Amino acid sequence: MWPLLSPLNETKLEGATRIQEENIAAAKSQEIDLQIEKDKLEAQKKRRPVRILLLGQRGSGKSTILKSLQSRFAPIAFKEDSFAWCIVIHLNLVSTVNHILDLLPPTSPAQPHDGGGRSSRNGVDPDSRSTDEIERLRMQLRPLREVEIVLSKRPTTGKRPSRGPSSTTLGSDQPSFKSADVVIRFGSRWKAVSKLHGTGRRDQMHEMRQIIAACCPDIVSLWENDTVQSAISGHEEFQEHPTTFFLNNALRICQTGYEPTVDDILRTHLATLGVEEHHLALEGGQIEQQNQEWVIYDVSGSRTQRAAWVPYFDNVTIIMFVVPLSAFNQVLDEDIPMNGLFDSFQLWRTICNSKILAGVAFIVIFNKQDLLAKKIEAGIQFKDFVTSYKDKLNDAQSISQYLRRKFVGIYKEVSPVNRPLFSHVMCAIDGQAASSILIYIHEILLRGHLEETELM
Ligand SMILES: Nc1nc2c(ncn2[C@@H]2O[C@H](COP(=O)(O)OP(=O)(O)OP(=O)(O)O)[C@@H](O)[C@H]2O)c(=O)[nH]1
Ligand SMILES: [Mg+2]
Repeated sequence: MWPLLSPLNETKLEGATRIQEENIAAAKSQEIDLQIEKDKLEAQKKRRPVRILLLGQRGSGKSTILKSLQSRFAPIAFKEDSFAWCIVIHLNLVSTVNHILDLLPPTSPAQPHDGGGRSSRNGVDPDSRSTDEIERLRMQLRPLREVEIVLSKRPTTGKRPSRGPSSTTLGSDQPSFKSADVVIRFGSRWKAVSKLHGTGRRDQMHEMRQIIAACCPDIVSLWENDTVQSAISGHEEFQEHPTTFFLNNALRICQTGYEPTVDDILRTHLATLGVEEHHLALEGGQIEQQNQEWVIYDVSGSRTQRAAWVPYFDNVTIIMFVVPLSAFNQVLDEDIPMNGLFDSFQLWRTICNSKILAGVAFIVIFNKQDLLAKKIEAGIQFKDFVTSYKDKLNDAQSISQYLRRKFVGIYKEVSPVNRPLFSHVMCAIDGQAASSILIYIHEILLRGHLEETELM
């Protein structure tokens, strides 16, 4: 019985002491009850991690968004993968250099100068001087062929990935630039494996770093060479290809003691194969982040691999659907001659239509905002590729708004049930981008799937 009855013959002092002890006991008991309740809630949270499925076409930025979330909300675990990312960054750099060399027309052996024709005042033909320089760079950079082979050996198979097919830009008959795609195997846990390979692999990587460092001045010379720049200037895709970032930063990246920054890691290009499961234990100090675990499924966006997504539709809480805003004037980076934006429309329609996904919430991420802005600034007309845009303003903001409306329109047209729907325009390589996504995730979890469609 609580509170206890007071003994009949207790003194005043005894009574006061007893009451004080009872109060302490009651407070203690309350504290224990609260702790039990808190533990229960935490255990519940732990039992039910938030399951997020990242969907979207190839190259839309799914893995980049995943990396951004990892770096923002699990920075300690993310840092532990630095070594593995460093290999990918060097591979991206080296394969781009090798690809540039492949793009350059073959040079014939230098001819003796006869002093006539197109020679300059000092008797040296400028064309032949630049040919000699290209030939010199080709020779000096030859070790990078081997480096590419060694770095691209997959930890699980030891096979070397082949270069992907070229993509083309609509309205241009130029084949666009495409460097080697580094493909990781389904469930390979390649980052962990690359660490486990031990000292042998590390020594080999150290040796590769030495070669890259030795080649650094020539990598820079190649990238700054006028002949090279004019040879690739017709390749529009080359201008926006993320690995050019590594060339622009070659001096820093080629140093033997180089440590990748978050910014560098977000620029890596590593095509996903199959479906990868990532567990993200939130490290943040905020109360809503404590003890929370997210399970994020990152998929390959390639058309041939989309059937592999279906088994993951069961049991997911949130689908993040990624639309690359810059894809409006591109065809898919695959064999199918399809406009990138129209592929996203089609894919979104199928997902919204799916009855298996009746219980999920959607976050539509309109990504690559920076590249859309760049294209518009360069004078490309959106309406030339999306005729329904007609005579609306040709600026990045109006186009993004238009596309948001389009995607919500498709959802409303085909969705069999109402589900929470949020949309967000962003640039995944911006390190802060992940913070805004967290707001939507919390909103969805708080609402517990309200039966109302909303557009934020
Ligand atoms: N400029 C720019 N580049 C981006 C952006 N988002 C992603 N990228 C780059 O685009 C490339 C492809 O991004 P990924 O995240 O690998 O694409 P993905 O959707 O995972 O592609 P798959 O795994 O092949 O399906 C990477 O090199 C990224 O750095 C962005 O907002 N702006
Ligand atoms: Mg990916």
